[in-house]
Amino acid sequence: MVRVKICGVTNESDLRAVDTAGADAVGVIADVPVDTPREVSLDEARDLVGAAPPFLTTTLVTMPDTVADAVDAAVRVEPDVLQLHGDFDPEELDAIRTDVAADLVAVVDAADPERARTVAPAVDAVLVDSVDESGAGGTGETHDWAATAEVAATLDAPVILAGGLSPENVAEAVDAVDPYAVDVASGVERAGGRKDPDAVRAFVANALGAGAEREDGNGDGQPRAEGVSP
Ligand SMILES: O=C(O)c1ccccc1NCC(=O)[C@H](O)[C@H](O)COP(=O)(O)O
Repeated sequence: MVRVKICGVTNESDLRAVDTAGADAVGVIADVPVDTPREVSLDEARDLVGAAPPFLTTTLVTMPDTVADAVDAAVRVEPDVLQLHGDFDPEELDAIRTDVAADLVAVVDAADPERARTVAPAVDAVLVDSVDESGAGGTGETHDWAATAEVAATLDAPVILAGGLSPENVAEAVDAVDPYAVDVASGVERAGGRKDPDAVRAFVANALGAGAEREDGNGDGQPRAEGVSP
Protein backbone atom coordinates (compact mmCIF):
# COMPACT_ATOMS: atom_id res chain seq x y z
CA MET A 1 0.00 0.00 0.00
CA VAL A 2 1.42 3.37 -0.97
CA ARG A 3 0.64 6.49 1.05
CA VAL A 4 0.15 9.95 -0.41
CA LYS A 5 1.33 13.30 0.88
CA ILE A 6 0.21 16.56 -0.75
CA CYS A 7 2.71 19.28 0.08
CA GLY A 8 2.71 23.06 0.10
CA VAL A 9 -0.84 23.74 1.26
CA THR A 10 -1.26 27.44 2.10
CA ASN A 11 -4.95 27.76 3.02
CA GLU A 12 -7.82 25.89 4.68
CA SER A 13 -9.82 25.38 1.51
CA ASP A 14 -6.92 23.44 -0.07
CA LEU A 15 -6.44 21.56 3.20
CA ARG A 16 -10.05 20.35 2.95
CA ALA A 17 -9.56 19.40 -0.71
CA VAL A 18 -6.54 17.29 0.24
CA ASP A 19 -8.51 15.52 2.95
CA THR A 20 -11.55 14.98 0.71
CA ALA A 21 -9.33 13.48 -1.99
CA GLY A 22 -8.23 10.79 0.47
CA ALA A 23 -4.59 11.78 0.92
CA ASP A 24 -2.82 10.40 3.97
CA ALA A 25 -0.74 13.46 4.75
CA VAL A 26 -0.52 17.16 4.10
CA GLY A 27 2.62 19.31 4.08
CA VAL A 28 2.84 22.93 5.21
CA ILE A 29 6.05 24.78 4.28
CA ALA A 30 7.46 27.42 6.63
CA ASP A 31 10.80 29.03 7.38
CA VAL A 32 12.61 28.16 4.17
CA PRO A 33 15.38 30.38 2.70
CA VAL A 34 14.10 30.16 -0.86
CA ASP A 35 11.46 32.13 -2.70
CA THR A 36 8.44 29.85 -3.04
CA PRO A 37 4.72 30.61 -3.36
CA ARG A 38 4.07 27.64 -1.08
CA GLU A 39 5.69 29.19 2.02
CA VAL A 40 3.56 30.38 4.94
CA SER A 41 4.64 31.90 8.24
CA LEU A 42 5.17 29.65 11.27
CA ASP A 43 2.00 31.11 12.81
CA GLU A 44 0.00 30.30 9.67
CA ALA A 45 1.54 26.82 9.65
CA ARG A 46 0.41 26.31 13.24
CA ASP A 47 -3.14 27.39 12.32
CA LEU A 48 -3.27 25.08 9.29
CA VAL A 49 -1.94 22.14 11.30
CA GLY A 50 -4.53 22.89 13.98
CA ALA A 51 -7.30 22.97 11.37
CA ALA A 52 -6.46 19.54 9.94
CA PRO A 53 -8.99 16.77 10.64
CA PRO A 54 -7.94 14.02 13.08
CA PHE A 55 -6.87 11.34 10.60
CA LEU A 56 -4.91 13.54 8.20
CA THR A 57 -1.21 13.44 9.13
CA THR A 58 0.26 16.93 9.27
CA THR A 59 3.84 17.64 8.18
CA LEU A 60 5.86 20.78 8.83
CA VAL A 61 8.38 21.19 5.99
CA THR A 62 11.24 23.49 6.94
CA MET A 63 14.91 24.32 6.35
CA PRO A 64 16.28 25.56 9.68
CA ASP A 65 19.90 26.63 10.15
CA THR A 66 20.39 24.94 13.49
CA VAL A 67 19.15 22.09 15.67
CA ALA A 68 17.61 24.66 18.03
CA ASP A 69 15.71 26.32 15.16
CA ALA A 70 14.36 22.94 14.04
CA VAL A 71 13.16 22.11 17.55
CA ASP A 72 11.65 25.60 18.02
CA ALA A 73 9.69 25.32 14.77
CA ALA A 74 8.30 21.90 15.69
CA VAL A 75 7.36 23.02 19.19
CA ARG A 76 5.61 26.08 17.78
CA VAL A 77 3.67 24.35 15.00
CA GLU A 78 3.05 20.94 16.65
CA PRO A 79 2.91 18.84 13.46
CA ASP A 80 2.68 15.04 13.42
CA VAL A 81 5.80 14.91 11.23
CA LEU A 82 8.80 17.22 10.87
CA GLN A 83 10.34 17.17 7.36
CA LEU A 84 13.83 18.66 7.34
CA HIS A 85 15.66 19.91 4.26
CA GLY A 86 19.34 20.77 4.64
CA ASP A 87 22.61 19.17 5.64
CA PHE A 88 22.03 17.95 9.18
CA ASP A 89 24.32 15.08 10.13
CA PRO A 90 23.05 11.96 11.95
CA GLU A 91 24.08 13.30 15.39
CA GLU A 92 22.12 16.51 14.83
CA LEU A 93 19.13 14.54 13.55
CA ASP A 94 19.31 12.34 16.64
CA ALA A 95 19.28 15.44 18.84
CA ILE A 96 16.26 16.87 17.02
CA ARG A 97 14.45 13.54 17.19
CA THR A 98 15.02 13.37 20.92
CA ASP A 99 13.63 16.86 21.50
CA VAL A 100 10.51 16.86 19.31
CA ALA A 101 7.32 14.84 19.63
CA ALA A 102 6.90 14.64 15.84
CA ASP A 103 8.23 11.85 13.66
CA LEU A 104 11.29 12.95 11.71
CA VAL A 105 11.76 12.82 7.94
CA ALA A 106 15.09 13.79 6.36
CA VAL A 107 15.15 14.96 2.76
CA VAL A 108 18.02 13.69 0.64
CA ASP A 109 19.12 14.63 -2.85
CA ALA A 110 18.22 11.89 -5.33
CA ALA A 111 21.64 12.38 -6.86
CA ASP A 112 23.27 11.38 -3.55
CA PRO A 113 21.83 8.00 -2.54
CA GLU A 114 24.71 7.45 -0.10
CA ARG A 115 23.33 10.23 2.07
CA ALA A 116 20.09 8.27 2.39
CA ARG A 117 22.05 5.39 3.91
CA THR A 118 23.94 7.77 6.22
CA VAL A 119 20.92 9.52 7.71
CA ALA A 120 18.41 6.64 7.71
CA PRO A 121 19.27 5.29 11.19
CA ALA A 122 18.63 8.72 12.73
CA VAL A 123 15.17 9.35 11.25
CA ASP A 124 11.75 7.75 10.85
CA ALA A 125 11.72 8.03 7.05
CA VAL A 126 13.83 9.35 4.19
CA LEU A 127 12.34 11.53 1.45
CA VAL A 128 14.26 11.25 -1.83
CA ASP A 129 13.70 14.41 -3.87
CA SER A 130 15.05 16.32 -6.86
CA VAL A 131 16.29 19.21 -4.74
CA ASP A 132 17.92 22.43 -5.98
CA GLU A 133 21.47 23.51 -5.10
CA SER A 134 20.32 24.83 -1.70
CA GLY A 135 18.57 21.57 -0.80
CA ALA A 136 15.06 22.97 -1.28
CA GLY A 137 12.28 20.99 -2.92
CA GLY A 138 9.34 21.99 -5.07
CA THR A 139 11.50 21.88 -8.21
CA GLY A 140 8.91 20.04 -10.30
CA GLU A 141 11.67 17.86 -11.70
CA THR A 142 11.80 14.09 -11.81
CA HIS A 143 14.99 12.11 -11.25
CA ASP A 144 16.43 8.66 -11.88
CA TRP A 145 13.65 6.45 -10.47
CA ALA A 146 15.75 3.31 -10.95
CA ALA A 147 18.35 4.69 -8.53
CA THR A 148 15.65 5.58 -6.01
CA ALA A 149 14.10 2.12 -6.42
CA GLU A 150 17.45 0.66 -5.40
CA VAL A 151 17.47 2.87 -2.29
CA ALA A 152 13.87 1.91 -1.45
CA ALA A 153 14.60 -1.80 -1.84
CA THR A 154 17.71 -1.80 0.31
CA LEU A 155 17.07 0.75 3.07
CA ASP A 156 15.49 -0.25 6.38
CA ALA A 157 13.77 3.13 6.74
CA PRO A 158 10.61 3.92 4.72
CA VAL A 159 11.41 5.83 1.52
CA ILE A 160 9.15 8.62 0.26
CA LEU A 161 9.45 9.49 -3.43
CA ALA A 162 9.18 13.16 -4.45
CA GLY A 163 10.18 15.37 -7.34
CA GLY A 164 8.19 16.22 -10.44
CA LEU A 165 5.32 13.86 -9.72
CA SER A 166 1.91 14.57 -11.25
CA PRO A 167 -1.44 12.82 -11.82
CA GLU A 168 -0.06 11.68 -15.19
CA ASN A 169 3.18 10.04 -14.01
CA VAL A 170 2.51 8.97 -10.42
CA ALA A 171 1.27 5.46 -11.28
CA GLU A 172 4.40 4.80 -13.34
CA ALA A 173 6.53 6.19 -10.48
CA VAL A 174 4.89 3.88 -7.94
CA ASP A 175 5.45 0.90 -10.25
CA ALA A 176 9.08 1.86 -10.80
CA VAL A 177 10.13 2.67 -7.23
CA ASP A 178 7.66 0.85 -4.94
CA PRO A 179 8.04 3.61 -2.33
CA TYR A 180 6.46 3.77 1.12
CA ALA A 181 4.79 7.02 0.03
CA VAL A 182 4.68 9.57 -2.78
CA ASP A 183 4.81 13.32 -2.30
CA VAL A 184 3.82 16.15 -4.65
CA ALA A 185 3.75 19.94 -4.47
CA SER A 186 3.87 21.83 -7.79
CA GLY A 187 2.33 19.01 -9.86
CA VAL A 188 -1.16 19.49 -8.40
CA GLU A 189 -1.39 23.30 -8.47
CA ARG A 190 -3.59 25.58 -10.55
CA ALA A 191 -1.38 28.55 -9.65
CA GLY A 192 1.62 29.04 -7.38
CA GLY A 193 0.61 28.08 -3.86
CA ARG A 194 -3.00 27.18 -4.81
CA LYS A 195 -3.98 23.56 -5.28
CA ASP A 196 -6.18 22.29 -8.09
CA PRO A 197 -8.74 20.04 -6.32
CA ASP A 198 -9.30 17.93 -9.47
CA ALA A 199 -5.57 17.36 -9.87
CA VAL A 200 -5.22 16.49 -6.17
CA ARG A 201 -8.05 13.96 -6.49
CA ALA A 202 -6.56 12.45 -9.66
CA PHE A 203 -3.10 12.25 -8.09
CA VAL A 204 -4.38 10.40 -5.02
CA ALA A 205 -6.57 8.04 -7.09
CA ASN A 206 -3.79 7.20 -9.55
CA ALA A 207 -1.20 6.66 -6.80
CA LEU A 208 -3.50 4.43 -4.76
CA GLY A 209 -4.62 2.58 -7.89
CA ALA A 210 -1.04 1.75 -8.78
CA GLY A 211 -0.29 0.72 -5.20
CA ALA A 212 -3.34 -1.59 -5.17
CA GLU A 213 -2.26 -3.20 -8.43
CA ARG A 214 1.15 -3.97 -6.95
CA GLU A 215 -0.55 -5.61 -3.97
CA ASP A 216 -2.75 -7.68 -6.28
CA GLY A 217 0.35 -8.90 -8.04
CA ASN A 218 -0.57 -7.08 -11.23
CA GLY A 219 2.37 -4.70 -11.29
CA ASP A 220 3.56 -6.53 -14.36
CA GLY A 221 3.76 -3.77 -16.91
CA GLN A 222 0.41 -4.75 -18.45
CA PRO A 223 -1.98 -1.91 -19.23
CA ARG A 224 -3.85 -0.81 -16.14
CA ALA A 225 -7.49 0.12 -15.97
CA GLU A 226 -7.94 3.61 -17.31
CA GLY A 227 -6.55 6.16 -14.85
CA VAL A 228 -8.21 9.32 -13.70
CA SER A 229 -7.13 12.55 -15.30
CA PRO A 230 -7.54 15.97 -13.81
O1 LIG B 1 7.70 23.10 -2.49
C1 LIG B 1 8.50 23.99 -2.20
O2 LIG B 1 8.43 25.11 -2.74
C2 LIG B 1 9.59 23.75 -1.20
C3 LIG B 1 10.48 24.77 -0.91
C4 LIG B 1 11.49 24.59 0.02
C5 LIG B 1 11.61 23.38 0.67
C6 LIG B 1 10.73 22.34 0.40
C7 LIG B 1 9.72 22.50 -0.54
N1 LIG B 1 8.86 21.46 -0.86
C8 LIG B 1 8.94 20.22 -0.16
C9 LIG B 1 8.17 19.05 -0.64
O3 LIG B 1 7.99 18.11 0.14
C10 LIG B 1 7.68 18.93 -2.07
O4 LIG B 1 6.48 18.22 -2.08
C11 LIG B 1 8.70 18.12 -2.86
O5 LIG B 1 9.89 18.83 -2.90
C12 LIG B 1 8.21 17.84 -4.29
O6 LIG B 1 7.97 19.03 -4.99
P1 LIG B 1 7.48 18.97 -6.52
O7 LIG B 1 8.63 18.53 -7.36
O8 LIG B 1 7.03 20.35 -6.83
O9 LIG B 1 6.33 18.00 -6.56
